[in-house]
Amino acid sequence: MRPHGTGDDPLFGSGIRLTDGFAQHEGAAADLGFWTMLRRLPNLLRITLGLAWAAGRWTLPVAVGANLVAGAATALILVATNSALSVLLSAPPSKELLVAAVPSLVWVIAGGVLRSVLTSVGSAASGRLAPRVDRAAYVRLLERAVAVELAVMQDPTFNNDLAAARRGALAARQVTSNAIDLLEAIAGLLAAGGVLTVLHPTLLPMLLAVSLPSAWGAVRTARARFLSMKRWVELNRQLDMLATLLTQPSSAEEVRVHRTGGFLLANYRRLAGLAEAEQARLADAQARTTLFTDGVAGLAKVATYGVLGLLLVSGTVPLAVAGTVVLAIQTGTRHLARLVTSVNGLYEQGLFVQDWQRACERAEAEAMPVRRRRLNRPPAVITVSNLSFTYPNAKQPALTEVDMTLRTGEIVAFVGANGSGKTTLAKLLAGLYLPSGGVIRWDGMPTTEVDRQHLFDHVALVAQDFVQWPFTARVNVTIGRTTHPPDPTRLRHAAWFGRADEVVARLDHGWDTLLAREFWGGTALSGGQWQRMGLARAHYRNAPVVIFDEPTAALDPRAEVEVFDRVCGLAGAGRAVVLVTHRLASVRRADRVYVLDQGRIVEQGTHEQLMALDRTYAQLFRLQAEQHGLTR
Ligand SMILES: Nc1ncnc2c1ncn2[C@@H]1O[C@H](COP(=O)(O)OP(=O)(O)OP(=O)(O)O)[C@@H](O)[C@H]1O
Repeated sequence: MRPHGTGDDPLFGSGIRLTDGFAQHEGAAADLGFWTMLRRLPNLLRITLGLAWAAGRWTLPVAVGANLVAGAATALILVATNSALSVLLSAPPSKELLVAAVPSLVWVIAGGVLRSVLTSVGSAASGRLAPRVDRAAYVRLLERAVAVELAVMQDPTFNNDLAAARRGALAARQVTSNAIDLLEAIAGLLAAGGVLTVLHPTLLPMLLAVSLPSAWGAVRTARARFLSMKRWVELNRQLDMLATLLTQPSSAEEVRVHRTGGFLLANYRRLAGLAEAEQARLADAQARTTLFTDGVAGLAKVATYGVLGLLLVSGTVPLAVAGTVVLAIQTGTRHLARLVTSVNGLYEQGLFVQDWQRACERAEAEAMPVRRRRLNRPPAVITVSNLSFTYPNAKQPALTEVDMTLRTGEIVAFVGANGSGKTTLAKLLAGLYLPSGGVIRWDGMPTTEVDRQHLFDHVALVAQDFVQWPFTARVNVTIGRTTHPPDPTRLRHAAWFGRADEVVARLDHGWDTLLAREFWGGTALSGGQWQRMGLARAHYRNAPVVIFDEPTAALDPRAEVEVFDRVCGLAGAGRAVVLVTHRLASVRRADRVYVLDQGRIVEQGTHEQLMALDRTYAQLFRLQAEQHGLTR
């Protein structure tokens, strides 16, 4: 991404960034050229027709075949028309003349019927194919996106790429139908051009002269539109985000009570104004191009009919032939216009499909690598040695020289000020990020060498911002382990663990209640109720390493005490438990407490050892104890 900040934006800080997707790729400028695109056309067609074949099998050959034969029917109509006109204009009108022309007229009608039927078959097949290609392209993108490294998912350039690729996935269907249209246009054009060449070759270049200016204009406009869309992709994402914030239920309360709506709307209008100015600029440019190309095409048309008139007057071309020539020129220009539109569509939509392809390729390149090494049993010990980690694009490391150990049957707690690195360390333990320096070993095996999917299989995580899935209560818990069919016994235990059973008992439809207020029949849960569902989900996952990041922040005191008891019970049941929390009262039972400060471990030991040390932990503990009226 190349920022061309248009100055600091009052809402988005560093300014509305115009992005230039091409700057990331080699041969950036050349990518946009029409001829470059034309050269790439075979590859592009291979990709999209490959998608179409995979998505629709026989639908594609049917669509292509129908259009090709329709082209042949056009030639038949022209030849038969010429033959009918030759008969009809060979002498003064008479009944005999009409009878003599009947066979040719029958061919004209038969050709017309054939063409109509085939065109309908072709368009039905294309109509069927389009949504399948859509799905195939979109699913391919999503498949790759879910496997991408978490760090890359948070990269703004990748997010821009994904936004462009979603547009590109939709363009794949256009490319497919443009390709089929192109075939039909070529077939029709060959028919008209062939007939015209046979009748009078001078008229063939004229046919091209009438259509080429609009071809040039269409390509020019498409290119400008595409460039603009690419450069303003981030602005469009920001506009979408503002619209979502204004309309989604989760921000509706603050939007009202803080009267944020007006503020957001004003900013939406301001940013939409920028987008509109860009649209107006594009529309003006397009109008100028169209005016110019229409003028040139008009002159070419005048010249064409002028030449035809001269040929007619000079007797070079008989009247019957002139009639067919007019028909052939009309058919030819219609097909040429269609050819131009489809090539232009292929060019414009092809640029978007390239985005889709590039994003798929980038997602594939940035995917979590598949490793051979697997964990054949739950880890007995996880060791972290000299670990450092810096988030992509961050200047300061989030973790520096961290050493720690986690064993099965142990509870390890991370405490420390906001931003000290607790969550980051927990995520590295879970394998969500890989170390920038140092190593994390599971039973001696570095996490960088273990297959990540396999590693995730051994981890359950209750993140601070765990997902509130807009699905039923049952799915919200069983989604913790989707590789097996839902297990009612396990669900019951999990609900007990997180005290979600009490929540579900009060729902209208029990486990089948939809937990999304914005859908019909859906209901809303309180923050604490959601937290219970999240805890139940982690328990349902039944993993040997369980990470709780602020698991009880929203729970009432009684639920909090009970849940902590159950969390401690997990360690007793042979699991390794990581607890990230600010509730120091609840870490007293931890086997080891690690105190973090600015990404470093500054103290470690049991509660008693740290109290005896009388440093940060002891001070924080006493502070909280005073607050809560605890004495020890
Ligand atoms: N996705 C991210 N990208 C860039 N920086 C991040 C990201 N997540 C966290 N950070 C930064 O890393 C540092 C450590 O954050 P972390 O979330 O680990 O702190 P924490 O100790 O868990 O804080 P809290 O108690 O507030 O939850 C902070 O400076 C934070 O700004």
